[in-house]
Order: sequence, then C-alpha cells, then structure tokens
Amino acid sequence: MTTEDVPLLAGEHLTRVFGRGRDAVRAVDDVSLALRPGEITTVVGESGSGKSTLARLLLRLLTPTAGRLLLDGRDVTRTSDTTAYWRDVQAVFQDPFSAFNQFFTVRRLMARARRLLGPDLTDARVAEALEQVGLRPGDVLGRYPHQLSGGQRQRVMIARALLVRPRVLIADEATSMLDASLRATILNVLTDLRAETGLAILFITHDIGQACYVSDRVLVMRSGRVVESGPTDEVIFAPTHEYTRRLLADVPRLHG
Ligand SMILES: Nc1ncnc2c1ncn2[C@@H]1O[C@H](COP(=O)(O)OP(=O)(O)OP(=O)(O)O)[C@@H](O)[C@H]1O
Repeated sequence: MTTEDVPLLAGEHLTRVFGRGRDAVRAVDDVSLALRPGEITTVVGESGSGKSTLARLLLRLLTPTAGRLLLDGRDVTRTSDTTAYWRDVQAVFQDPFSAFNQFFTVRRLMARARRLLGPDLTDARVAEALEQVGLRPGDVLGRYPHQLSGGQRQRVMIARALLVRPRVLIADEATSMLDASLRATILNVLTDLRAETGLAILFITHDIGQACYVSDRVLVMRSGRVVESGPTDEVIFAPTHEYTRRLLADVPRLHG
C-alpha cells in the first residue's frame, strides 16, 4: 500500500456492545469505514441504528468492544493521548443551544479551545475560524447564545471545532434542528470547507435526502450494521438493499 492509499481516519470492524447477556445491545456491529482528505462521507440510518455510538467511537469518547481505530495508519484505539487526537478529530453536535453555556459570550466560548491550543489560540485565529463559516467576528464575538439565530449558533459551533485546524470533522445530526433554508446554509458551509481546507468530514444524519446533497460516499446503517455503502450516486440511484430503498421512498422528490 502506498502512503496515498492510507486513509486519514479509519475504523476497522468497530463493534460496541452495551449491557450483558440477554440484555446486550450491539449498538455498532462490525463497522468499517475510511475517511479521506477532502471527502464527505455520510452515515445514514433511522433512530437507534447506531450512528451516534459510531460517532462517539470515532471521537474516542467510547472504547470499542472490538475493532480498531487508525489515524494515518497508526493504531490509536487505546493510546492515552486523547488531547493530541482531538487536535486532529473534532465534532459538531445536534443542538448548539444546549451545548453552549448560556452565560458565556461567543468570545469566551471560543476561548475554551485554549485547553487544546494553549498560546496558539490568538484573536486572529478566532477571527479566521469565524470567517471560515461566514460570520463576521465583530458581529458575534460579544453576543450570548440567545442573541444568535439557530444558524449562527450552529456556525459558531463549527467555528469552535475549526479553531484547532482539525483534519477530520464529525457532524452528528448537525443540521437536524434547523429549518430547511438554514440547513442548506450549513451544508454549504461544510462543502465549502471541504473544498478550501481539504477537511475529511463525516456527516451523520437520519435523512438520506441530505446525504444526497453533500456527500461523496454513503454508508447506510441498520441495527448497528452497515447494510450498504458506496459512492453517493450508486447508493442513491441504484440502491441494492431493501432498507436503503425504503429510506429513499420517504424522499419523494429524489425519485419523483
Ligand atoms: N450508553 C448506552 N447504554 C445502553 N445502550 C445504549 C447506550 N447508548 C446507545 N445505546 C443503544 O444503542 C443503540 C444505538 O443507539 P445510537 O444512539 O447510537 O443510535 P442513533 O442511530 O444515533 O439514534 P438517534 O438517531 O436516535 O440518535 C440503541 O438501541 C440505543 O438504545
């Protein structure tokens, strides 16, 4: 294998079981995936299919029951240095309002990255991250979360993740709480980032319509397993699995 073939971040046979014996749930069951620079990979599946558990495994917030996590081909499944890992792999979650401390201004929220960045966290770097997501620093830095729109809050979240200049961004239902037009804005922010920074993005959603809009590759999850995966065009326009067809049937405008 040449270095170019080595994925930026790869999960190999990742499995996570919760509980024991008859109550055991295989939330993620033998899932393999590879994230590459400048590519958006979407994981799609219904509620309970294991998407968030997979995200938490990839973020090293959970340890897999089996399987490995490789960063640049290096096994990082059980390395102790999560701080270094989180400089490379960052995340944005569903509800930006609950994730923020309501009593902190945007300036102070952004300053929390100091834990990972130390003195590298400069005003210029904060401004750069906000500009990358289309926000004007002067407009938002002094504001509290409730003084921002839902779309602005989600963009602040993305900016905060970008502060460390990660190479991988995991967006777990990052657009689900937003209405259709704001959702499109955030999806555009993600596609622009991919183009400008070569970021590898894992986009997690229950909505296969969104997968179609942004991604290069799609993995369809059901009951912890990947039932179908491949380039977006193939999965969306020539699905081979009955479950994928069912998900697509709920998006009439794609096939109508
Ligand atoms: N900490 C936990 N303890 C026990 N079971 C869990 C835990 N976390 C998740 N599960 C179970 O694992 C399965 C997958 O859950 P997960 O949250 O990963 O699915 P999801 O696809 O992200 O769903 P949603 O879209 O509703 O968030 C579910 O059956 C869930 O009940």
